[in-house]
Amino acid sequence: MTDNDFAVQVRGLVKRYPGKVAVAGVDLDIRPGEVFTLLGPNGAGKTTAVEILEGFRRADEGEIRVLGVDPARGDRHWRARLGIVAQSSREEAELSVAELLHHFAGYYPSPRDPDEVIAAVGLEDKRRTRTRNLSGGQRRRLDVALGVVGDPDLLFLDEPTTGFDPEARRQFWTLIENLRTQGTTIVLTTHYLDEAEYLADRVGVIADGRMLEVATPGTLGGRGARTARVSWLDADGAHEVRTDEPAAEVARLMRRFGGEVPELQVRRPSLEDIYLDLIGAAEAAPAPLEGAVR
Ligand SMILES: Nc1ncnc2c1ncn2[C@@H]1O[C@H](COP(=O)(O)OP(=O)(O)OP(=O)(O)O)[C@@H](O)[C@H]1O
Repeated sequence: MTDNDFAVQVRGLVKRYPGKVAVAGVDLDIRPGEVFTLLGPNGAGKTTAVEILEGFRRADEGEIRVLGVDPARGDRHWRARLGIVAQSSREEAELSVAELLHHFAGYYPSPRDPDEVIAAVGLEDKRRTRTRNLSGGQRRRLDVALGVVGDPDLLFLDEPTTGFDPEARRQFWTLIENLRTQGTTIVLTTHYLDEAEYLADRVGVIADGRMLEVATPGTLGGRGARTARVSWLDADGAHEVRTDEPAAEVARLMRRFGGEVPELQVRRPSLEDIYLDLIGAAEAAPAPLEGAVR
């Protein structure tokens, strides 16, 4: 495995908990400068996989390189190149937002300007607020600020926008775009498909510890997944057909109805539709044999 071509390289990652295989043999390559989004249902193994990459958990099997280093052996120089926004936020503190950011910036060899970071996450008017008095969404913004203040080469964000209002989410997206422009590699888990569609260069879909597919948001599920869906209503109820020729289908329906077609809709499947199809198909498939991963 070469170290230099990828920010993250994983082969055959397995993690078992008592009675549960949380990650069941995952391969993954993430290029420098890429925004890579991990998608998957609750319990799919995303956080476990990310925490192994961060060096917080040990893999049971597999070869892993993060910025060229095995996370199990990462030293503090390696750690200083990572930015981490974990799922659960840190303890409440008596410090103000500005004090905390300045304090954390001191841990890094070449931090960002803490005041610029506070502005970038939209917490300027909370600079002097003690962090324990922030709302949930404001606290999450602070978590993101703490994750980026060290000016990381590789930033891990585990469900960063949970609890954000729509404006805060947009602001966060702009922050991520700016980081990407500056060359930061970003690994993001999210349950928001619009977020993945907007931000990700590539998405990886994990279910039950397995990587079902890695693709760009525009090609996930293959060509067939993007087939148009034509739906309408008649006396028997709602109908939907999937077709590569939606105009011909609409013409056929118009002839049948002699004009207007009740509740006619033609739509392309969204990333969310395609994702749900992928997950649904994986759930319907027979489970791998017990003991296939040991
Ligand atoms: N410390 C642990 N001990 C035992 N089982 C665990 C532990 N941590 C996670 N698990 C189990 O491993 C599986 C994967 O959990 P993980 O947190 O990685 O999922 P996730 O994809 O991040 O889910 P979510 O979207 O809900 O955050 C789950 O079945 C979970 O219950």
